[in-house]
Amino acid sequence: MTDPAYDYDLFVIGAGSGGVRASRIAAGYGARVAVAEEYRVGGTCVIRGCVPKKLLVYGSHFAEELQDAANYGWTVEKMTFDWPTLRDAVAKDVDRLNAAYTNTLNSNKVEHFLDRATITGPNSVRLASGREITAKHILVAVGAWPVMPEFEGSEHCITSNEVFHLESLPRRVVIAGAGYIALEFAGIFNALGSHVTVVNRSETILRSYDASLRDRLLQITMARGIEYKFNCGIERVEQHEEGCLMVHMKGQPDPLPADAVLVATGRRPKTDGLGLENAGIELGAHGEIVVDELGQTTCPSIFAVGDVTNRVQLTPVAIREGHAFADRVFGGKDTRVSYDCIPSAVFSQPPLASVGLTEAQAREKLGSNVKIFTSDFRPMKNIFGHRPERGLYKLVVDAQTDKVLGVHLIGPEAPEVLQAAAIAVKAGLTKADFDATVALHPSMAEELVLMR
Ligand SMILES: Cc1cc2nc3c(=O)[nH]c(=O)nc-3n(C[C@H](O)[C@H](O)[C@H](O)COP(=O)(O)OP(=O)(O)OC[C@H]3O[C@@H](n4cnc5c(N)ncnc54)[C@H](O)[C@@H]3O)c2cc1C
Ligand SMILES: NC(=O)c1ccc[n+]([C@@H]2O[C@H](COP(=O)([O-])OP(=O)(O)OC[C@H]3O[C@@H](n4cnc5c(N)ncnc54)[C@H](O)[C@@H]3O)[C@@H](O)[C@H]2O)c1
Repeated sequence: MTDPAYDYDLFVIGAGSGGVRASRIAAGYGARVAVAEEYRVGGTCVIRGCVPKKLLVYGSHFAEELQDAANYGWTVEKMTFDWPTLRDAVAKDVDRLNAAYTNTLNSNKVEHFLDRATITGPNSVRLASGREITAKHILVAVGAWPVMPEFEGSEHCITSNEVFHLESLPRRVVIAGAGYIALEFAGIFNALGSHVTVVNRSETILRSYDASLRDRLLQITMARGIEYKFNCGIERVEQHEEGCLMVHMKGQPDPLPADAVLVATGRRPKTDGLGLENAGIELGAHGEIVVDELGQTTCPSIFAVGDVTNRVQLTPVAIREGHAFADRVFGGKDTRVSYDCIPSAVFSQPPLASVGLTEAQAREKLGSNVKIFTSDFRPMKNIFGHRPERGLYKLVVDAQTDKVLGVHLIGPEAPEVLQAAAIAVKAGLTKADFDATVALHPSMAEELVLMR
C-alpha cells in the first residue's frame, strides 16, 4: 500500500471527530498517516461543542435538583453559584480530553502537527510554518465555523466559541437564533439565573423537530422565564459604559439591555482560504465541499468528511464518515454510512430527542395513512417537585404496515430514552412490537410501550 513517492499515505486536515477517527483507523491498517490541527486536538465536539456544553447543562441543572432537594428532606443552606468554578472545571475536563485524543494519535502512530494546513495541489499541502508535505490521499475534515451575520456592533457579540470562556455570568443574555445552540444555551443561562431573551427571524424554533415538541418546549421555557422575540433580527449593538450592551432590533421600538449577546445563527463549512481551488475541488452554495456517497471530492485523491460537507452536522455522523473512509480506502472494506434514522437531541431544559419522520413529514409522504400515538404525562419527578411541566411522547406509525416511522420525546432525560427507541425504529419494528414489550416500571420510558 505504501507509496515511497509520497511523504505519507494519508494526510488529514483537522483533528476533530471525523479526522481523528479516520487517522486512527487508517494507521491501524498500516498506512503512514499525519494530521494537522490548527487549534486543539479533539475538534469542536470535545473542545468547544458537545462535551463542554453538556457539562454546562449538568452544572446548571443543579438549580432544579437543589430546589427539589427540600421535598426529599434535605436542607441546603446558602445555595450560591460561582460561574468561574464551573467554567474552570469544564476547561480542565476539556484539557483532559485534549490530552486523551493526543495520546490516541500517538499510540496509533499518527504523526500530528499543531499547525494550519492548506492544500497546494491534488497530493500536497503546506503547513503555515512553511513545510511542504506530499500525500497519496488527503482527507479534509476541517469542520464548520459559527456564522456572524453582518450588523453594526457585531464585534461586541460572542459565538459558541467564546461562550465557554466568559469572565462572569452575564445577568442579561440576548441570544440570536432559535436552533440547537441558541436553545441549549438559553436553557443553561436561564437555569443559572440570567435573564434570557431569544431573538429569532421567524416564529419557528428548531425547525427540523416535530411541531408538538417545539410547542411544548416553547410553552415550558416561557413559563420558566425565557422571553422570545419572533420575526425580528438584530440591527445593531451598541456598547455603553461599564460594558452594558444595547441591542437594537428590526421592528422593535425599544432596545434591549444585555451583558452578553450570543449569536447562534448556524455554522458554515470552514473552507475559506483552504486552497481547494489548487486541486479543482468544487464547492456548494453554502461553501461546503461537494462529495459523492463515498466522500470523494471532485479531485480523486482528496476526500472530505464531517461538517465541512454540510450534510448532517453531528459528531457521530462525522465519526462514521471518517471510519468508513478509512475502511474503504485503506482497509479494503466497502463500509457505507447510512443516513436513515439518525437520532438527534437538543439539550434544552427540558431536553427533546427525536428519530425518524415527524408527524408532518409522514403526512406529506403517506397522506392519511398515518397513525399518531401520544402520551402527555407529568413525570413523577415533576409531581414531587411541584412543577406543572408535562412530558410529551409521540409515535408516528404507518397505518398500513404498522411500522413505527418516528419517535419524538420531550421531557427529563429524553435523549437517554431515545437512543434505545432509535434501535427499534432503525430495525423497522412495528407498533405491535412496542405493545408486546412489557413496561419497565416506574420509568418515563415505559410510556413508549403503553400508548394505545
Ligand atoms: C456548541 C456546539 C455544541 C454541539 N453539540 C453537539 C451535540 O450535543 N451532539 C452532536 O452530535 N454534535 C454537536 N455539535 C456538532 C459537532 O461538534 C460537530 O458536528 C462535529 O464536531 C463535527 O466534526 P468534524 O470532524 O466535521 O469537525 P470538527 O470537530 O469541527 O473538527 C475540525 C477540526 O479542524 C481544525 N481545522 C480547521 N481548519 C484547519 C486547517 N486549515 N488546518 C488544520 N486544522 C484545521 C479545527 O480547528 C477543528 O479542530 C455541537 C457543535 C457546537 C458548536
Ligand atoms: N445537540 C446537538 O446535537 C447539537 C448542539 C449544537 C449544535 N449542533 C449542530 O451544530 C449546528 C449549528 O448549530 P446552530 O444552533 O448554530 O444552527 P441551527 O441551524 O440549529 O440554527 C440556526 C438558527 O439561526 C437562525 N438564523 C439563520 N440565519 C440567520 C440570520 N441571518 N439571522 C438571524 N437568524 C438566523 C435560524 O432560523 C435558526 O433558528 C446544528 O445544525 C447542529 O447540527 C448540534
